[in-house]
Amino acid sequence: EYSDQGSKRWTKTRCSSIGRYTSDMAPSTVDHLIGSALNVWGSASPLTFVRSFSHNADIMVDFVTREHGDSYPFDGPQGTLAHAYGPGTGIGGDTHFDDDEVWTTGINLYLVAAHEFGHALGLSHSNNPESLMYPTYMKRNQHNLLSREDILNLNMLYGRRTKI
Ligand SMILES: CC(C)C[C@H](CC(=O)NO)C(=O)N[C@H]1Cc2cn(c3ccccc23)CCCCCCNC1=O
Ligand SMILES: [Zn+2]
Repeated sequence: EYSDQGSKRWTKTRCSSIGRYTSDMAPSTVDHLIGSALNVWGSASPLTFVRSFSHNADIMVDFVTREHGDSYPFDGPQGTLAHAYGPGTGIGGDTHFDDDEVWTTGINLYLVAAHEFGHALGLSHSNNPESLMYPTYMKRNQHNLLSREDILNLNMLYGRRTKI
């Protein structure tokens, strides 16, 4: 469930599930990259993510092309790479990757997924190119993806990570 206290946010552990995969890389690689991209946000918040295999997980991940059952069809190669829905029931949190992209070292799945999961957690775009939530794909330092702004915005929604 998620708290609907004003800003949309998740209240506790969220589970993610991958439905359709891309043929560009091994499913285990996709699993690893998706898990790592979720942990980018988990490491800076009290949120933890559990892999689920049910079709009603909070964050459903799918690789799809063109018209795929929501009101935002993809546009073929290049152009828009992916999109995600903010916290909520049903399609809330779901994340779609355009499988007309070549998901290997070309368009980096880890970088794009980290951006999309920012939306899935309730963050919107930033006009600061340093921010992971900048709306245009850029090569980034994978070891330090979150800008100060990203962490501040995340902490506004979920509080700080409590030291264990
Ligand atoms: C941030 C990213 C991971 C997710 C965003 C979408 C998004 O915000 N999802 O949450 C994205 O795909 N942005 C486009 C924006 C964009 C750039 N161009 C476009 C040409 C046509 C349509 C869109 C674009 C110019 C040509 C380059 C096309 C390839 C790269 N595409 C982009 O950077
Ligand atoms: Zn975006």
